[in-house]
Amino acid sequence: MSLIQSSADLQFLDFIIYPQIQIKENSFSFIAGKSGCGKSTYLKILNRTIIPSAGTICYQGKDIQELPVLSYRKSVLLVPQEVFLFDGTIKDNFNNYFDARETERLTDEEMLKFLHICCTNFALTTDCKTLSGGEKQRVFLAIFLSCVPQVLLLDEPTAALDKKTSFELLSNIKEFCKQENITVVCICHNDELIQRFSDFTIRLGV
Ligand SMILES: Nc1ncnc2c1ncn2[C@@H]1O[C@H](COP(=O)(O)OP(=O)(O)OP(=O)(O)O)[C@@H](O)[C@H]1O
Repeated sequence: MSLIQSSADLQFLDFIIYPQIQIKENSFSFIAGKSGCGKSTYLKILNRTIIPSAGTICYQGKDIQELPVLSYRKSVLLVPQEVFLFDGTIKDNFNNYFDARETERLTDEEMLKFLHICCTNFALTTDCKTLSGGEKQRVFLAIFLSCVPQVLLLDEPTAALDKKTSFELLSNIKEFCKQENITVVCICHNDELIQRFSDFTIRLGV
């Protein structure tokens, strides 16, 4: 069954015209295409950060413009390439995000489980300022995954990773998301990873 159906054009970005796209519920879909073709922009459209100049995005059969924006954004989470972490430790960040969502904080053990799924085995007391860009993205991913959204939009989560860690990360995320019925849409430039993990592949700009 289709969870998301989209048709979108973007006039203000050199008129990007996206094809009609359907995202199946509980699937792990990849978005591929050459640099600059509009992949990140498409995830921002799905997350309602950008409103298309024409077309509609339907989520569970309803136009997303008509859904309450805050609850929609709680269900459809975007992990961008440039993530935001608060000043403080990894644990502070889990707590801050859970407080912002007004949900009960996780135990230390639960936080460590999600860090492990995301191939970041740092202590919870690690100061986020000391993390590299790729490490910050995986900590952010661990926090967002731990929110157990309905849809997780991932913008190049493996960009900063070596081959072995990329496979491990996508394998762990796919296993967890299948268990929890989370639909994933992931941007990736690596065909080997796409072949290994994709249920569906959407190629933009071809
Ligand atoms: N806020 C903006 N204002 C103007 N142009 C933008 C803006 N955001 C993106 N663009 C342009 O829109 C096009 C699509 O950008 P987007 O980031 O979606 O591409 P991408 O396919 O994700 O690229 P990459 O693979 O390099 O990350 C690019 O030409 C980019 O320069």
